[in-house]
Amino acid sequence: MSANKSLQLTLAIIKPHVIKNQVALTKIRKLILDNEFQIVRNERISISRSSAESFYAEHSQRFFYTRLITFMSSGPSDVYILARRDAISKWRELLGPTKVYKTIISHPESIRGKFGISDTRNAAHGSDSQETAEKEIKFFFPNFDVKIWFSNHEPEFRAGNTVFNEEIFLHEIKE
Ligand SMILES: Nc1ncnc2c1ncn2[C@@H]1O[C@H](COP(=O)(O)OP(=O)(O)OP(=O)(O)O)[C@@H](O)[C@H]1O
Repeated sequence: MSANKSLQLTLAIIKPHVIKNQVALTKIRKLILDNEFQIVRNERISISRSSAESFYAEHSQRFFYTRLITFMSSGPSDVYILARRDAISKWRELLGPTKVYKTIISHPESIRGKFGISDTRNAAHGSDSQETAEKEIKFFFPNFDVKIWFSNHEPEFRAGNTVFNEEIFLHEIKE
């Protein structure tokens, strides 16, 4: 793989049941770092019912919709913008398949395999395409400009000219 290949951004959500479990959250954060993701933005937010409804609007006719909205607005979530080469597919690979009851058997080492507790409470979210990632980043970080990040900051992140701030779980460009 070319060292010059551009990084990609993805939007990750660590869902409410994980935030209530410090041990699980710490292990997931370690997996993020061990898999060479850099954390570009990091916010802990309580997603409102109406935000959850619009974020998951495409599922509004599905049988699990009400339970999904109730869960996603049940407490704080961590929302991260992650950078890496092939961030979207790598993060989804690390997550494992959506449905936890099967994933526990088929992908026991994945995040959902290890930390999911039901098909709804499946531990974490990841954008499924570049277009979705941009929309989702805008949804949670309206002041973050993807174009500006790519022109001004991506080269620094790609070159590893960043320092990891453990206290706030964030990579920052070296002064
Ligand atoms: N069959 C199901 N039963 C219960 N909840 C489900 C089911 N399918 C999906 N969900 C919930 O809805 C969310 C969105 O489902 P989607 O099909 O978009 O999966 P995904 O893209 O893997 O998940 P996410 O969007 O959270 O990354 C899932 O993450 C899960 O919380």
